[in-house]
Amino acid sequence: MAALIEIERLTKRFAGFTAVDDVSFSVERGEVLGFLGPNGAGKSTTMRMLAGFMPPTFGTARICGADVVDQPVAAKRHLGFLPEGAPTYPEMTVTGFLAFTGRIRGFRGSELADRTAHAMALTQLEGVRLQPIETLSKGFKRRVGLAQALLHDPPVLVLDEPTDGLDPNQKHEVRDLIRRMAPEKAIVISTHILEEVGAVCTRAIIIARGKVVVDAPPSVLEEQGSTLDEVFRRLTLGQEAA
Ligand SMILES: Nc1ncnc2c1ncn2[C@@H]1O[C@H](COP(=O)(O)OP(=O)(O)OP(=O)(O)O)[C@@H](O)[C@H]1O
Repeated sequence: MAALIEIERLTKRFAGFTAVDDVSFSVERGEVLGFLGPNGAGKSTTMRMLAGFMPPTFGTARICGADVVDQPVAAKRHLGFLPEGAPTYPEMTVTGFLAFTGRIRGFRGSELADRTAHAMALTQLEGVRLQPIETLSKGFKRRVGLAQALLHDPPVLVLDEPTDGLDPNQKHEVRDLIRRMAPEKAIVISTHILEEVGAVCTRAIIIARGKVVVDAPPSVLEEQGSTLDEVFRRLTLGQEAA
């Protein structure tokens, strides 16, 4: 069976500057791929292209076999995407926003109510359900973003820094949630927290200057006595010097 995520030769140029350079990888069901790299390496740009939110200059991305450019609705049906930053529509309440995204996904009536309640329970948002998103703290805003990504229980999750801004307890909860969902899904998370990779990821890709410099399970990267931190510094500082 084909991988749930297939990226081939994905490239993005901005006015002569290449932010993502010929990136290819695929992710199978059951894999949690940690997407690592220094600031500006091209992680968010890759994730935005994979999620169909930014057209590539070159190359293709497919989600459950659907090309994100040619078959955007089919691709998005199978995708939950947590972008960087806070959810849009800051004036909506948490429950209003989640019901709105659920309706866009085609849910109505009791199914919409059940899915909204379940997404809030998974991300522990019940206590702020009637609060406008703009009045929430950074960590709660991230959790609203995560809740909308999970609402339709998609087989593919693309999560841009899912634990950014969360307190240690919430980081723990979200990592636990990712681990619980992992067997049924293909998940890509970007993170700057290297311990997170060991905690939840079955595989790690490090990119630097838009190029993949390593693609291996964390345990393999940590062989020969190197910590992931040392591997990251060696590979990415080497790239910067080049
Ligand atoms: N819309 C845009 N126009 C021009 N340049 C852009 C645009 N979006 C991103 N870039 C540039 O592309 C490069 C990659 O950015 P990107 O946000 O993908 O990096 P990142 O790896 O996610 O970084 P960080 O870890 O800081 O979030 C950066 O140099 C950034 O300035």
